[in-house]
Amino acid sequence: MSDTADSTTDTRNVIEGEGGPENVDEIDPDDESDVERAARETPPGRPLRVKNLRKEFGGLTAVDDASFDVEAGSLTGLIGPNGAGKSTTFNCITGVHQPTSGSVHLHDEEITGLRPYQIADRGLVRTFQIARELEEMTVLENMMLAPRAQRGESLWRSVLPGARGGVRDQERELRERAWETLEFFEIDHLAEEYAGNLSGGQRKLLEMARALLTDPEVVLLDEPLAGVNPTLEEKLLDRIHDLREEGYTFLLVEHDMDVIMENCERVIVMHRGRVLADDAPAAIRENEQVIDAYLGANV
Ligand SMILES: Nc1ncnc2c1ncn2[C@@H]1O[C@H](COP(=O)(O)OP(=O)(O)OP(=O)(O)O)[C@@H](O)[C@H]1O
Repeated sequence: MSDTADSTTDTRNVIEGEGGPENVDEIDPDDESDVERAARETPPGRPLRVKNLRKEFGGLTAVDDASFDVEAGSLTGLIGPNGAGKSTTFNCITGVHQPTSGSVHLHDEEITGLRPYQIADRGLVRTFQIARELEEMTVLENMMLAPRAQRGESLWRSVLPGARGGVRDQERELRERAWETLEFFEIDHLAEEYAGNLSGGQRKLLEMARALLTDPEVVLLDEPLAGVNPTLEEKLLDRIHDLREEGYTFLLVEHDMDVIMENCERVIVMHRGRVLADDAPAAIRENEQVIDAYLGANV
């Protein structure tokens, strides 16, 4: 987990008085500067905020004034019929597309218009399908390629005199973390296997392991369960819940409605580029506009 998320919990405990006596004692109520400082450092609890997002492709408006936010440590679903604008929204959030207008914030920082690697450096990533070129590399090699910022740094360091040891250390650390992450997703036994030989479900696990290797705070999952058999599906969902309990935040696009309704505490529904509803699963199930949107669409 990132340092940010760790400090999130600590600071929130201080503010709400839920932390240990040590934390509470740290604030002197008569000392306004202490209280103010704690309040300023307290994240709003919603690390990702999308505001009035719009994306046009020529004459087509794929995302139309969409606004929503995602709560820290949550698993939030983003659903909608085919062509509703979910993937385009993901692409705008992660810097793959430049939005036509609107903004995306990660905590207090506006990340609209940044490149995907810059956004990943700040702690927000999405899963990417394993590209064809990467299929000819082993699972472990795929993992070693994942954290771009660290690799860039190690390349830079390698040109500095006397820095060779540092590079080796960094590479060893990266390799260890790669192994740990593969173990966490229970695909470490496939480390030397070519990615192209993995089953659909194993690929999904690798995609997620790659994303997690960058130590993100917010993870966008685009149909992580597509083509995954029920056993692996359960494993993947368990892993997501484990990570969530550690404070990771997930936004999930998934076509399987049962998965969304059973696993997400909140569901955002898009239709024709707009946010049609944003509510708890039970309320979404009953929402007539949502029912109409799905009935009238080829889901
Ligand atoms: N690069 C692009 N160029 C032109 N039109 C695009 C592009 N990407 C998406 N679109 C269009 O934008 C609209 C929204 O597409 P998007 O892929 O975001 O929907 P989606 O909700 O993810 O759909 P699905 O569930 O089918 O994946 C669609 O009409 C689609 O054809």
